[in-house]
Amino acid sequence: MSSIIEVRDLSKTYASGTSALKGVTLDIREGEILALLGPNGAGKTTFISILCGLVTPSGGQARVGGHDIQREYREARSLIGLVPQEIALEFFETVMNTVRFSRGLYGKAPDDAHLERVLRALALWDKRDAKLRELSGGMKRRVLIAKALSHGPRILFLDEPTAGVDVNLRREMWEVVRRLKAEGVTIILTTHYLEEAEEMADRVGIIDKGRLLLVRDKADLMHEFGQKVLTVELATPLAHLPEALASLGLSLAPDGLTVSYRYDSNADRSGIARLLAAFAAEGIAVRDLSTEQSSLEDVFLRLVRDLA
Ligand SMILES: Nc1ncnc2c1ncn2[C@@H]1O[C@H](COP(=O)(O)OP(=O)(O)OP(=O)(O)O)[C@@H](O)[C@H]1O
Repeated sequence: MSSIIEVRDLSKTYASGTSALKGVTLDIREGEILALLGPNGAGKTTFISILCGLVTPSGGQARVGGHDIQREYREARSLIGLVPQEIALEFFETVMNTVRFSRGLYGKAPDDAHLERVLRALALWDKRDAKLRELSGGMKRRVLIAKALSHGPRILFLDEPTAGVDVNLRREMWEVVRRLKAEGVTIILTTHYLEEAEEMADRVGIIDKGRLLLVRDKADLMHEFGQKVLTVELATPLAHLPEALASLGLSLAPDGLTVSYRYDSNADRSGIARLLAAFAAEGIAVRDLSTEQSSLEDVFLRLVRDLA
């Protein structure tokens, strides 16, 4: 897959002296969904804002569709749609006029056929003549996306698209984003919700304190850093773990009935056979077994701890 965005050693120090971005290098592939994860103040919005031409970088280069974001600002910007964090809309305007106006801001000729396609894709066509103040929160968020798509960009940035929204609305947004990807739009989203990255992303980038700690295919990340937990449910409670079991790295829950064992899901030998043999040797009856793969959240917490 070719790169639609190439970022080299990008940095930003604000006038206040805050060093928000410290030499980020990254290639974003055409057609992918890249999720940028990171704690508050990590530099995610700064990164997006530079690529969208809203913040001037202090150092480094970035190209969007082959266009330098500073020297060829217009060409680069015309390929990008940005959905900002905050909902800032003209509440007395209609949906259709709002997206027409956005398209005009990009200096694009009117094209109501394109806007109709966008509004239909976002399930807003029926609401085209409604005033924005009459719309639900979810519809207003979709209007923000429609505005960002009004000029037909190939890349869409979504800054915290589901911050503070309820579960249903979050799922609705995910569906919208998936549909856009199916149409070939490259999507870069920032999020605090690991579940969101786990659900949506092809690749995950982790930013912390202005540095890109890693970028990896989500599946590889889960595979490489993921751990599994085996939970053994006992037939009768134990007051304490026999030494032979404790020395295998097991832990007993306070209820005395569940024992858990954490293991590397990629290791050649999981150690489970040895473990079960040890239970049998101690005469402990096992009632049930279950395993659980660690979530992206577990992986993220481990990485930020280990790499930071
Ligand atoms: N305009 C600005 N002037 C000075 N400092 C800024 C400015 N914008 C952001 N910063 C600082 O730069 C750092 C990175 O902020 P940024 O908003 O990029 O992080 P973020 O990862 O998007 O955080 P959040 O998840 O809270 O949105 C923070 O320390 C922030 O206070």
